[in-house]
Amino acid sequence: MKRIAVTGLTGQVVSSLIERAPRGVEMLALGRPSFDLSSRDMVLASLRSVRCDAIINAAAYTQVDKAESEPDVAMRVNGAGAGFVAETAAELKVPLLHLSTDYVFDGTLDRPYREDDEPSPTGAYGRSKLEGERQIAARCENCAVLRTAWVYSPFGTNFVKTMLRLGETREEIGVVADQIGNPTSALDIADALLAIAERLVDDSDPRLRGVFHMTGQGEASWADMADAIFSAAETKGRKPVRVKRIATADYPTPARRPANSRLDNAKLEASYGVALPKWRDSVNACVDRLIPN
Ligand SMILES: NC(=O)C1=CN([C@@H]2O[C@H](COP(=O)(O)OP(=O)(O)OC[C@H]3O[C@@H](n4cnc5c(N)ncnc54)[C@H](OP(=O)(O)O)[C@@H]3O)[C@@H](O)[C@H]2O)C=CC1
Ligand SMILES: Cc1cn([C@H]2C[C@H](O)[C@@H](COP(=O)(O)OP(=O)(O)O[C@H]3O[C@@H](C)C(=O)[C@@H](O)[C@H]3O)O2)c(=O)[nH]c1=O
Ligand SMILES: [Mg+2]
Repeated sequence: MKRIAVTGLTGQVVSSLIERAPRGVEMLALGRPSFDLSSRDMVLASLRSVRCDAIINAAAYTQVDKAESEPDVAMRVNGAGAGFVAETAAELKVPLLHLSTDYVFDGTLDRPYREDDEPSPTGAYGRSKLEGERQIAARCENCAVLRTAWVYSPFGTNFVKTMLRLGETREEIGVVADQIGNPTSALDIADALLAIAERLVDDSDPRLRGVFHMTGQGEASWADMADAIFSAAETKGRKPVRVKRIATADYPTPARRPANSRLDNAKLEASYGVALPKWRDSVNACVDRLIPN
């Protein structure tokens, strides 16, 4: 495997892939304005023109609350756009790795979700991502859909960076404690995607294709995650910040989010032997990078 085409230029996962690609593996990042997922012509033309051994679709409309007021835009990018990428991957006969989300689930189950549990998104973002999964399943057999969750990194915007920014001016921050999930480092995702891509290129086993859950190990509420961020920040000399554990009802947002969106990663581990690091270790590493010594 020498060349991977990846959609998106500035995203957390794209930036992480560019950082983690080993010597000898070239990442060809495609993004706006010359590559827009909502244009079938652009997607087909751009992907046809780069010679690659695999495609990673890491671009997406990711603004969960904003999607409620422009669901058509989200659907065009995450639904139809994913379909265009899948169509091209099938034509070029290269494997496609696609990222999806825990927000395809409604969160009413009382255990971590498995790949064959019924999706039932609670918001426009989740619906658009589920449509992307369906577009891909209909167009491309040589595909792995990796559902991940609660992604953070030194890049772009994410919960870790938001907490560190708010913590600079506040002594206490209210954070919801009744939504649980799996915080996942984009750098860990990048390492896993590179390993998965290599396998897909080398091995035609159908058991490596389909939907897989891929998140950091261990579970947390957003409040637990905030606590971990501020503890790590304290070891870097930041003043302490108290996390007030609040209920979802006390933090109203346009989008409804699942109360339990934990994902069971057993299938990924059994099929690929891939397991991501424990979420706390990776949060510590991210905070360590974000706060200069
Ligand atoms: N962030 C998270 O918490 C989670 C993310 N995921 C999924 O993982 C994947 C990667 O997410 P992440 O790296 O965090 O995303 P980011 O929000 O960090 O980046 C999104 C990227 O998509 C690009 N993009 C948006 N719209 C278009 C478009 N119409 N055409 C081309 N590019 C576009 C953006 O480009 P531009 O710079 O031009 O805006 C940006 O580079 C996505 O599929 C997402 O749904 C899954 C679970 C959790
Ligand atoms: C900033 C802030 C957020 N919150 C809450 C709101 C929300 O329930 C939770 C997380 O807020 P965010 O807006 O950062 O996260 P959100 O945009 O919901 O993150 C999601 O993004 C998409 C792309 C995904 O695919 C999901 O896996 C998930 O990562 O924390 C607080 O309670 N206090 C705060 O000060
Ligand atoms: Mg958000």
